[in-house]
Amino acid sequence: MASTNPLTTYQSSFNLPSLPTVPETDPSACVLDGFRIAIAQLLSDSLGLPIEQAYTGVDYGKKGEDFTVALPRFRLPGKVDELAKKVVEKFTPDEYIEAVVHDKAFLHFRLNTANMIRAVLTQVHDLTHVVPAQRAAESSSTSPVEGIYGKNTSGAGKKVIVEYSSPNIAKNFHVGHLRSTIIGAFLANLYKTCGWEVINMNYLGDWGTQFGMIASGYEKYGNQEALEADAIKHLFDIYVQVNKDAESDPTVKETAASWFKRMEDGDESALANWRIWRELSVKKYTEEYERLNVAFDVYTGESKVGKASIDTALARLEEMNLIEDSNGAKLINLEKYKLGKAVVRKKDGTSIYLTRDIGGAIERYEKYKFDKMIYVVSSQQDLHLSQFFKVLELMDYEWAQPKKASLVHVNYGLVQGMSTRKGTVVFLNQIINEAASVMHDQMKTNEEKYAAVEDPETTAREIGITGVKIQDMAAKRINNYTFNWDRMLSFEGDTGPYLQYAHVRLASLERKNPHLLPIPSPAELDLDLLTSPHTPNRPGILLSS
Ligand SMILES: NC(=[NH2+])NCCC[C@H](N)C(=O)O
Repeated sequence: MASTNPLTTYQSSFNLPSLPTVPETDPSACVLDGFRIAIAQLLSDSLGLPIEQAYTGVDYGKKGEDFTVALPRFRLPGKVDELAKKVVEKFTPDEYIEAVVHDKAFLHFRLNTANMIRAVLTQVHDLTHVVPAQRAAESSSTSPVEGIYGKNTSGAGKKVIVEYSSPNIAKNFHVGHLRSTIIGAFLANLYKTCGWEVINMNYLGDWGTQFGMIASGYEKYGNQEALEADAIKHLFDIYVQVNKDAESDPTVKETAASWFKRMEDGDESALANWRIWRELSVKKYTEEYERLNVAFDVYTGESKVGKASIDTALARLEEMNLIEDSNGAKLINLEKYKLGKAVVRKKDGTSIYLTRDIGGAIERYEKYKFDKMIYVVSSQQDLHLSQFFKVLELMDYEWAQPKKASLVHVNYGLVQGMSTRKGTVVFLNQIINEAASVMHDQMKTNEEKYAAVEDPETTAREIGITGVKIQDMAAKRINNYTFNWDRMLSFEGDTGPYLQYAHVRLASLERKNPHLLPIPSPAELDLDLLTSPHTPNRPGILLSS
């Protein structure tokens, strides 16, 4: 596709007519960008729209349509039917678009499929083989140059922090944290592939009154051995136990509060145990994340937010007259912005979640000078995130102004119904183990195939985890969805096992057909075979599978 492109500076060897340039698009890295531009150009010519505006109106189509345009969104004068007529009359089939169909307020576009297939295959081939080979030849180093298909450099020189997962030590790891982990890791990968420098950050709930509770409970129920064996579980058990005690004994909460106060004041004797708990929990988490193929660059947490930056932030808010006193506690009034009033400091002087987030964001900016920071947190915390973004904005930080769009909350709906056969899910490893065992049972139902699997445990775990991830991603991010273990077992439709199955099949085709590899350039392939009806064992294709 002939168009100057800012990202890959690559010229496809399969040329389609040249197109106007549209900002933020790159046909040389994404073939469909080019087809969308071709549609936009038609709209622009027939309706007199600027090409950029026309482009934003070209959406992916549903139910067999390649692209769809909803005409009313352009807010043009005149009836929709007349507008549609203008477009249809101007249209002649070309190398990009084969047909346009008018249906009420919509125009549906069908692409020239043969050209689209050839353009995609050429791009895959060029960016995987040709371009890397050219680059290797140009460079003085002997190390191989990686393929660049599916990658781009739009984020070069930019830095993004993706904060995700962020469970609370000593409390349960709920499915919301799992969703954050899945979405966050996905985003981090995506940004990386687009050339951004990515910092994977886990902001642990490692501070707060619950640690006062555990500290007091630990004296009674703590056990070194159990702690070392599984810190996450042991601390959780203690937390549950002290909370029970607190129901009948009011002094428990008081003792806990004074413990936490000592921790906040930096009393080393109150902090010693907490340090060990945190370290052992992080170690355990790291292992579990590894099973999900997730790794964090930074384990920070609420405890790491400096007292000084919290104090400075509060002082600044006072100066700006945003703070109100309420029985000794400090409130920030955001009613003007329909965000209510929020406590920023408790009566006893201890900080809280919101204040730590405010201080934390300021520290992160100072340390990393990020271009973007994404918080992947459940929609249950929408208000919290809006409040703290608003406070940062009011504090006049350049980087926190909405027009900069550098602070982003990626929220998501609740997951319902994810329990294991033994009961409710409390820990991440329960989810992983359940996924593995559900899959393992399924695999065993076919004795012959099961016997052929080299390492059934690992295989079951890998497929099981993919099953969980894909089911999570199949649901619309913002909607609540009900998790269903059975759906995960299906090898049909958009499921994790299907994805793994497809990959295994392709890998096997590759393995068994070395004589066909590397696949020749698409110019040498008979691509008509892809659009003709399926004919099994068609002579001429020597594929063993
Ligand atoms: N910066 C943040 N507030 N991140 C989200 C933290 C989530 C929190 N630990 C929770 O489990 O609810």
